[in-house]
This record gives sequence, C-alpha cells and structure tokens, in this order.
Amino acid sequence: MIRTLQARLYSLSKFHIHNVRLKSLSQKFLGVHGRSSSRIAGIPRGHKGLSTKINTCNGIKAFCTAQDLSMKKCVPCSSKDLRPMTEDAAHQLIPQVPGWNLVNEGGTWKLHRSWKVKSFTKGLEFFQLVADVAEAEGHHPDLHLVGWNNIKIDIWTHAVGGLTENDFILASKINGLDLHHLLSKKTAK
Ligand SMILES: C[C@H](O)[C@H](O)[C@H]1CNC2=NC(N)=NC(=O)C2=N1
Repeated sequence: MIRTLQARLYSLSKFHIHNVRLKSLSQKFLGVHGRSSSRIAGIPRGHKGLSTKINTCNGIKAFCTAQDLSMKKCVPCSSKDLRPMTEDAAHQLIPQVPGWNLVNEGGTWKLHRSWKVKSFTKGLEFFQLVADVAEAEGHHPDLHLVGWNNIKIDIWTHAVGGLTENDFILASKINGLDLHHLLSKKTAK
C-alpha cells in the first residue's frame, strides 16, 4: 500500500509537491503525530480534492486537508504505541482546528477553547452535545462552566501526559457541532 501511495505521491510531486524525499516522507510521517500508522498523513487513498494549503512538517512539504481530522476516529488511549506528539507537530496541526489554541500548563501541552453561552442551562446542553461526541470517540475533554455562562474546554491525552492526534480529532468534531443556538451574542473573553 505504501508503494501505491509513494507512486501517487511521485506523480503528484511532478506537479505540486516540491523538495519531497519520498522515502523520508513515509518515514517522517509514520508516527510523527504520536501514532505509528501505515497511512502517510494527510493524503488518504482515493482522496478527491487536496486543499491548496501546504503545510511543512519537519521540513517536508505535504498537503493536509482540514476535513481529514473530523473524518478520523480516535484510537484507544491504552494502545501501547501512543506517545505525546512533538511541539512542532502540534503547531503543524493547530491550523486545522480553528478557534482552538495550544496552551502549556505545567509542562503539559493541551488544546484550549472558550465560548460564552446564553445561560447556565444552555451551558449544560452544550456539555451534553460534547459528551455525546466524546463517548462516541472514547476520548474525553476537560469541561469547565465558570461564572454561570463561560465555557472553557481543554483537551489532552491523559494516558501519555500530552497531545496526540486523538485530541485534534476530538477538537475538530467539536467544531463540527451546531452550537449556535446555545451561544451568547457576546464573544468569550
Ligand atoms: C480505556 C480508554 O481508552 C481510556 O480510559 C481513555 C478514556 N478517555 C480519555 N480521554 C483523554 N482525553 N485521555 C485519555 O487518556 C483517555 N483515556
């Protein structure tokens, strides 16, 4: 499968991707986001459109498509080869989860986003929608509802004490929720 992907990458490299070293691309992208997957990140088989956004990761230019993360499934956090991703890898991925920021709390990198909701009960409705996604993924955020209408969510992989692709997948799926009816017109602080 890697061979077909490399052939596809090679044909792409003639037109769009520059300075790509195919062998090192597959080596570099295996495990760069904290999991040893046989897929080369960002270009799934049979993917129709590639975004024009070119990301670099460890000096390699590659195409990543934002919708990839929301189409992925979290892996069990108990899997033995899960390990925290590098700070560089996290910075490469953060543009794919608009509204979320990288924060470092006591040495642990996390994803953080905040919202202002219309009321305390709307905040609980918000939590329930997020909880449904988390339960479906088997991956869970830290939920905070403070000052009755301020929601703050942190996402990190507790099992490894840092960030893995699971966290970005969950953040992307939260971004895909229809929450507008719960949000206050005022923006979060
Ligand atoms: C067995 C199951 O995968 C683990 O208990 C999950 C549950 N949800 C989780 N969520 C998060 N954010 N981090 C974890 O390490 C984690 N572990």
